[in-house]
Amino acid sequence: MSDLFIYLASQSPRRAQLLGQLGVRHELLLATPDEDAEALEAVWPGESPSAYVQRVTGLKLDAAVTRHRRLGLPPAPILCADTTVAFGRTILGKPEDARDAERMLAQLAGRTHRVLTAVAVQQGRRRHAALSVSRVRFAPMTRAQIAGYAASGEPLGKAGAYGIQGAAAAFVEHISGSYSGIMGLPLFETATLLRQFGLKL
Ligand SMILES: Cc1cn([C@H]2C[C@H](O)[C@@H](COP(=O)(O)OP(=O)(O)OP(=O)(O)O)O2)c(=O)[nH]c1=O
Repeated sequence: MSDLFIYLASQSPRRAQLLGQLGVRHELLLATPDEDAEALEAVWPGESPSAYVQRVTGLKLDAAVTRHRRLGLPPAPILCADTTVAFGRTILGKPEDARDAERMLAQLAGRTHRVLTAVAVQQGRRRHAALSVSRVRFAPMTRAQIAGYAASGEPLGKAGAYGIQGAAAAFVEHISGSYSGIMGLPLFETATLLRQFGLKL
């Protein structure tokens, strides 16, 4: 535990919860409505998932650093992250609706995919970043199971249309990598980065 606090520039409740697990005090530094999150998350043609997730995290952090400066807030490290689900070079983003979630879940069922989470921290001019890559194997799912989970609403707002921390856990046969990274904030990498900014963890 440290007396220092950080800014968490994320609207994801999972990230706030995971950061709390480390005992890190944080304040949210949220985007203003004029910041176009969808434009920020557009994939460039031919871009690999690892290049994509790191680039988007960097852009989120650029925006957060500008916001912090504009608001004249006290200095502290600012943390951003981004999570992407990938099959080879194909990126699965957040589903648009339940039908889109069914399409993604049908792709995941019975196969292994990767979950990439990039995390980056900046204070002043110093920036450090890390990438966590995990593998997740889904059990085969029946059409009824896919439709049922898609209709539950849980897939919305989540990369790859599932939350390992939720009911989808019933279909996760095997993981290798970082459970917290799959949820949205890899805690080992995050603690390592925060120590570089003087937090005693
Ligand atoms: C694969 C997977 C993703 N997710 C979530 C984590 C992220 O919140 C989300 C991916 O979206 P992100 O774009 O990474 O994050 P966000 O839009 O929720 O928040 P912000 O950009 O403000 O930081 O998917 C889970 O909660 N569980 C999972 O198992």
